[in-house]
Parts: sequence; C-alpha cells; structure tokens
Amino acid sequence: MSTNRRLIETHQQAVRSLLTPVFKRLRAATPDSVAVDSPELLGRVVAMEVTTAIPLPPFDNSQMDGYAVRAEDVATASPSLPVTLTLGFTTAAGDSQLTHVPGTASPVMTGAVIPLGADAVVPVELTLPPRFPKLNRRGEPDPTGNVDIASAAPAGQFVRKRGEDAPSGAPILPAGTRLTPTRVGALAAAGCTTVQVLPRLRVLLCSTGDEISQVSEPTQASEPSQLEIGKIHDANTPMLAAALREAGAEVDTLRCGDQAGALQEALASVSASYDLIITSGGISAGAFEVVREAFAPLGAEFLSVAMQPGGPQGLGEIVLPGGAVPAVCFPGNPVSAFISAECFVLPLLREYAGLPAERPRVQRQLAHDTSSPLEKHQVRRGRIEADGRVSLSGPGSHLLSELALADVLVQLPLGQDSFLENTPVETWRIND
Ligand SMILES: Nc1nc2c(c(=O)[nH]1)N[C@H]1C(S)=C(S)[C@@H](COP(=O)(O)OP(=O)(O)OC[C@H]3O[C@@H](n4cnc5c(N)ncnc54)[C@H](O)[C@@H]3O)O[C@H]1N2
Ligand code: MOO
Repeated sequence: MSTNRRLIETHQQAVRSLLTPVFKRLRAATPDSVAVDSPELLGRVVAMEVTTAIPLPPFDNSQMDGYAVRAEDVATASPSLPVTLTLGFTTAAGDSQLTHVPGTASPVMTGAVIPLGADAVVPVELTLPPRFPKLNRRGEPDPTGNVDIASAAPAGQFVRKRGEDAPSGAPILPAGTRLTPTRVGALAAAGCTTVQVLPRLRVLLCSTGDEISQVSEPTQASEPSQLEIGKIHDANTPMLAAALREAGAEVDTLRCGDQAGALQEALASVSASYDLIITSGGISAGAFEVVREAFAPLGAEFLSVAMQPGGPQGLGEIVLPGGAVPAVCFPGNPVSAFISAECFVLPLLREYAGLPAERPRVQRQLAHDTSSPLEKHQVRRGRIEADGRVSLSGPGSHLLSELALADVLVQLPLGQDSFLENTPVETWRIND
C-alpha cells in the first residue's frame, strides 16, 4: 500500500487545473442557438447579455378591471358624494388604443391599453353599483348611461407604465445567467425566439469490468435474479450519468471489459467528440486494472488520495488518434465513484452550468461515537435524526443502498481517528 498519498485538496486543485482550459475553450466557442420554447433551454447558460428590443410592458395598461378616467375629473369623489361620469367605449385586453373623452369614464379590463388622455383607473369595486353595466366596444353602438365613481384616483393609479419593468434596449439577462423557468418567461415576454447559450460539456462516461460488461439486461427487482455468479448489474453508469447530467453535462456512455487494448480501440474512434472522459473501475492494485493499463501509456497518472472512500484516483490528458482529451478516473466501488465525482468533478461542472458549486453545507452533531482512519479524510453517509443530529451508516464503499437513502455526506477530517457523540461535523446535503 502506498503511504505517499496526496491530500484531497491537492487532488481537487489538480482536477481543476486539468479542466480549466476546457471550460475556457467552451466559453469562447460558438454558442448554441436554442429556441425559447425548446425543452432543451432549461438549465442552459446565457452566453451573451440579452437585451429587450421592446419596452416591457410595451404600452401603458390597466392593472385592474375598472374605469379609465382623468384624475382631475374624479378628484372630489367619495362614497357619500360620488362623481357621475358618462360611459365611454370599453377596451378589453388585446384591443387597440381608444381616445378618452374628458369628463367620461372608459371601461377597461386588466391588461387593456389605457385610452389616450386618461391617466388613472378606478377599480369597478369602487363604483356604484360595484359591477359593470352593459358595455360597448369599438364597432358597437355608442355607449349610453353613466357610472357613479365613489373614490378619487390620483394620476397613475393602477396604470402599469410602458417600460417600467424594462425600458427598450435594457439588459434583461446578463451573460452567465442560468436559465430557470422565470428567465425563460422574461425572454419570451421580450419577444426573443432564440437565445445563444454556452455549449454543454460533452462527457464520455466509461464504466469498466468484466463483471458488468457481459451482463445483458437487468432483471426486474421483483423477479428472481438471472445474474450468473460473479456478475453484477452496472450501477455506476446510470448513477454517474445522472449526476453529470444533473450538473449540466451532455453524457454518452461506453461499457468495456477488462481488456486494455479493447478500451483503447473503443476510445480511439470516439474521443474527438468529447471534452472529458470519466471512467469508473480498473485503477487500483489488482492484476487486471484495465483503465490504468490503457490510460497510463497515453499520459494519465494514477495515484492515491488520502481519503476514504475514493482513495485510488487517476487523471491526465490522454493522447488518442483524434487528439488529446482530459480524463478523470474514479474507482469502481459505487460509493467511491459517487463520492469521487462529488469531491473532484461535479463542483466544477456545476460552476460552468451556473449552479451553486457546493452542496449545501451545515455543521451537525454526531448522534453516536465513531472512528475513522487517522491518515485519511473519511466521507461517511448519514441520516439526519429528529433532533438534528446525524447517524452514520457503515463505511464500506459497496453500501450503495445506504448511500441512496442518506441525507448527507459527513466529513471526518484527516488527523483524527476518534469522534465522540455530539462532536460537530461538516455535512453536505445530498439526495434532495
Ligand atoms: N490491494 C489493494 N486492493 C485494493 C485497494 C488497494 O489500495 N490495494 N484499494 C481498494 C479500494 S479503496 C478501491 S475503491 C477499489 C478500487 O478498485 P478499482 O477502481 O480498480 O475498481 P474495480 O476493481 O474495477 O471495482 C471495485 C469494485 O466495484 C465494483 N464495480 C466496478 N464497476 C462497477 C459498476 N459499474 N457498477 C457497480 N459496481 C461496480 C466491482 O465489481 C468491485 O467490487 O480497489 C480496492 N482494492
Ligand atoms: O477508497 Mo475505496 O474508494 O474505499 O473503497
């Protein structure tokens, strides 16, 4: 066993240095043009500032169903001394602008253009009686009758001014903004039909091992297993693909057995299409370490990080016929693979995708005593108890079901091997 282990922070820095040029290149690349109504848009990052070509709102409009008036015509109105005004033509949302006749009340619906010459709106509830009479729109016979206005309306009351949300030419989304549903709405309101977004990071996720590569179809959980002894279902490909996609990447997958030549061959034909290769398995001290055997001669480095799980790691730019591609290699144990992704790669991807890089971090007390290797940073899985303290599951890196039901990853720092009940520890929220 190597004792020359790299600190977790040093390896984080090494992975960051490997991937920084990739993100820099993607930020400078031709952006993708994506339609505003495409399901593809959600979660993408705006490549350049978006401005609105029109004022928002585009015209003065009513905030209420009521009557557009001139403020001066209703200045003295009150419930005990209403002001009676002649009914004018009605404007509904979507109608073009009418001209307001001084001394009259022009019925307007919410969103309707304020008639030219009116400057305030009296809600229908503040008229007597508090409901609309028969109304006439443009093209219909001239309206007849009056309305009693029971409240004064200062100029501007319930008028949503043209451009008050964003004037014409104003920036609505700065470059680097991640597109959420509200931002998609703002783009649509401004009349944008397409938006320029940063290209996604394209990842080839490669899971290795004879034990997974020869299993054809997974059996239903409810049926007796069809697995031959020695084979297992491939958990890492779906899990890591989901984690990478959640962090904004575009992911293709490749499964490969334990033959280094076959892995090199498979990568040679596809590598040019990817910004990053992630591998799982085949990197520790065994006799058949396919990733180590295939990648070390191509330029990757394999080493040991002072952490558990996730001790064995690999990284480097590997040189393939299609060009050099950065590769980050995780150990095969599923919990090790997930925690490696959480510690070394996902924060960088989230940062590029405009997401918070770090999982929400909170100090919590341990619900019981525990121990951890003195010379390693241990990442345990925990459940939050009703009293807010955290209970740990076993340390084994094969315990995927326990990881799947954990609330937090619990950080037990290097240099301490015994942790008493109620010791405060840093926790990272997962599985939300
Ligand atoms: N003599 C030593 N043996 C081991 C060491 C060591 O330092 N010296 N390190 C151990 C640690 S820690 C880990 S972690 C593993 C890492 O091994 P590999 O990265 O080479 O991974 P594999 O041997 O290929 O697989 C490990 C384990 O995970 C299962 N696995 C692999 N791929 C998948 C998958 N896609 N889905 C589900 N499970 C997977 C595999 O069957 C093995 O059980 O090495 C220790 N050994
Ligand atoms: O470090 Mo391994 O990643 O514990 O299981």
